[in-house]
Parts: sequence; structure tokens; C-alpha cells
Amino acid sequence: MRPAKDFFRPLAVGAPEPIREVPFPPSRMIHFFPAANEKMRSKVPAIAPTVDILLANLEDGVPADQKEAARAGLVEVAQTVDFGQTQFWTRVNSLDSPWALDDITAAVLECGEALDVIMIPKVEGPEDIHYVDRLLAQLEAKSGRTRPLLVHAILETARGVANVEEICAASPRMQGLSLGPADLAANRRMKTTRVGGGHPGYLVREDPPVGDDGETVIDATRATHQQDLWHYTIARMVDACVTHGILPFYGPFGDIKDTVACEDQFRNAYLLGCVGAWSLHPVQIDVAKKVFSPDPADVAHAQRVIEAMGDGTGALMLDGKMEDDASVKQCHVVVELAKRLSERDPELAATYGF
Ligand SMILES: CC(=O)SCCNC(=O)CCNC(=O)[C@H](O)C(C)(C)COP(=O)(O)OP(=O)(O)OC[C@H]1O[C@@H](n2cnc3c(N)ncnc32)[C@H](O)[C@@H]1OP(=O)(O)O
Ligand SMILES: O=CC(=O)O
Ligand SMILES: [Mg+2]
Repeated sequence: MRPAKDFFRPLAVGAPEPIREVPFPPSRMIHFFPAANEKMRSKVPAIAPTVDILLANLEDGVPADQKEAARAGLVEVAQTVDFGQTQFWTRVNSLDSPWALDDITAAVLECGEALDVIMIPKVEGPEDIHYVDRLLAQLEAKSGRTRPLLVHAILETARGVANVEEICAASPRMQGLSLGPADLAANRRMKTTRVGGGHPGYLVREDPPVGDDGETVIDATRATHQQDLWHYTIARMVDACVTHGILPFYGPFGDIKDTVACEDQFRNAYLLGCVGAWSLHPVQIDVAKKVFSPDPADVAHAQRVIEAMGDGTGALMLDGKMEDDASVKQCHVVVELAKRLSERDPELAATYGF
């Protein structure tokens, strides 16, 4: 760990100054497209204005024999597409792969200033971030980049989860974390075979009824309630991110057709503090937009509480409920997010009455 006085020093002569505060533009969805796929690349200019973050994927999901084509696709998109206010990210291959070094090199030297964030998969500890941090500084100095690339890590190994705080604190480049439930499940030896979401076998069952003889009746027809496999990890990730001033995201939901369960998974993450989730298919873009934009009814209620609370201190009753300094702070979180999103979206602003 560098001493505090050196934390914000560039790691190479000529590299841009590290940032002191992580920017938080609209970040409701990170939309993935396979960068090797020409047809998908051709859709990027049309999709870009409809998403908050567009990501050229080079890692899992891209076949091994298309890794070079994906890298070339990233560079082509970076050099030709006008992203407007949409953020442009890439996910490079993991640091132990034969492709990571060339991916990172091309991302810095050939993408110009178009790229905002590099997503690093399978991050295990702060040492992975330290390696990327120095390499990026060297490449930035060589390319003449004027603003530092930020780093987003995927939390998808047990060791990564165990080291989550150190990962968040490893560099001023750290922009955020995503939960990667598919790789994490494999690494933990969970016995699931899906990409995110719940599992019908992970449940709690109602207590058995008591018979006339006072004995419990063990029958299998009692109600069960499916539980959330990801609650612990998301909550842990959110606490680590907030502690270090960076942004938490939920990752992929693989059942593309089940937009209802996708919405549930995204909403659990939203309620626990995540700012966005990945969209793997165009149908998931609107799901993320809906879930990660505060509900207009919640915004209206929050505004009433803020208004009623005056200077924000004390306690009062509103609609039969106690409101005080702490509940009004929650209301400010909701209203500020709604206002921030509305700045770039007049239609959304109208639904809030701003
Ligand atoms: C665990 C992890 O690491 S998750 C991250 C790695 N995985 C990914 O990134 C997957 C990204 N998504 C995809 O590759 C695709 O959506 C797939 C393979 C899942 C499904 O693709 P398809 O079978 O083509 O889906 P479908 O037929 O429903 O597509 C409908 C249209 O949307 C397009 N489309 C599908 N996914 C995307 C996307 N991510 N971005 C842009 N366009 C897309 C298709 O090209 C198709 O276009 P068309 O109507 O002009 O033919
Ligand atoms: O990369 C994402 C995952 O879930 O694995
Ligand atoms: Mg993964």
C-alpha cells in the first residue's frame, strides 16, 4: 500500500493526474456487445444513445479464435463512433490469459480518448489492480492521454470477495465493482448451472403443523419461499464500494426471455444500493432503465417528506408514519438520483414533474 501522500501521484512520468472523486453520470445499465461480431458492431451507433454505458466485450462470451478480431472491433468502434454523453467501456481478458496485455495496450494506445473505463475480470486482490494501475500509467504517458482511464473490477472469485475492501482501496482509478455471479458460483463450487438469478432449491419452508396429538406433522406440501443466493455478496460489495467512494453494480442475468425475474434481480440490487446492472440483450436495456430510475411515486413521497421536514431535523408524523433526520436522508438519496437522471432525459423529468 502506498503512503497516503503518494496515493494521488501519477505512476509514470507524463501520465495524467489521478482523479480525486469518481464521476457519477447516469450508469443504470452497462450494455455488452461482443466486439468480434460485425453485425453487432454495426448496431453500436444506433444503440449508443439509448444506453448509459456501452461496453465492448473481449472476454468470456467471445470464442478463443475471435480474440484478435474482438480487439480490432473495439478499436474500430472507438475510432469511428460518436458516443455523445454515453460512456464507452471495454472488458478485457483476465490478467492470467494470453490476451490481456495486448488488450490493455490496444485499449490505451489505439482507442484515443474515447474510452472511459476498463473492466478487469476475475480480480483476486489489490495486487491485480496495482499491476493494471502502473501499466495504464505507462501506456497513458506513451499515448499522451489527457485524462486517466478508470478501472472497474468484477467480483467473481471467492478470494476477490474476501479481499473486496482492499480491491476498492487499491488505486484512485477504481471506479466501481460488478458482481459476476456466473464465475463466482463456479469458483465457490456452488451447485448452480445458470447465470445469475435465484434457484428453486434455495428456499425456506414453513414450520410443520401440530396434530391433535400435539405432535408435529411432517408433510412436504407446506409453503416454501425461494431465497436470494446473492444477497450476502451484493450487500458486502455495496458496503465496500460506499466505504471507498466507488460505484457498485449487479452483473449479468442470463435468462434473457424471463424479463420478469430479471427485473426482480435488478430491483433487489437497486434496493440494496447498486447503481446499475449489465444488459446482455436489447430487451434488458429497458428493464434496467425502469428499475434503476427511481419510481415516480417514491420521488413524490420523498419530496413530501423533505418539504415537511423543513431544516431536516427533528421528528414528525406523516400519513401515520414517523419521519426524522434519518428517513429524510433516504428521501434525499431518491430525489437527488431522480434529478441527476432527469438532467439528461426530459421525458423522465416530466414523469417526476421536474
Ligand atoms: C457471464 C458473462 O460474462 S455475461 C457477459 C458475456 N456475454 C455476453 O456479453 C452476451 C451478449 N449477448 C449476446 O451475445 C446475444 O444477446 C445472445 C448470443 C445472448 C443472443 O443473441 P441472439 O440469438 O442474436 O438474440 P436475438 O435473436 O434475440 O437478438 C435479437 C436482435 O438483437 C440483436 N442483439 C442481441 N444481443 C445484442 C447485444 N448484446 N447488443 C446489440 N444487439 C444485440 C441481435 O443481433 C438481433 O438483431 P436482428 O434483429 O437485427 O437480427
Ligand atoms: O462475468 C460475469 C460472471 O457472472 O461471471
Ligand atoms: Mg465472469
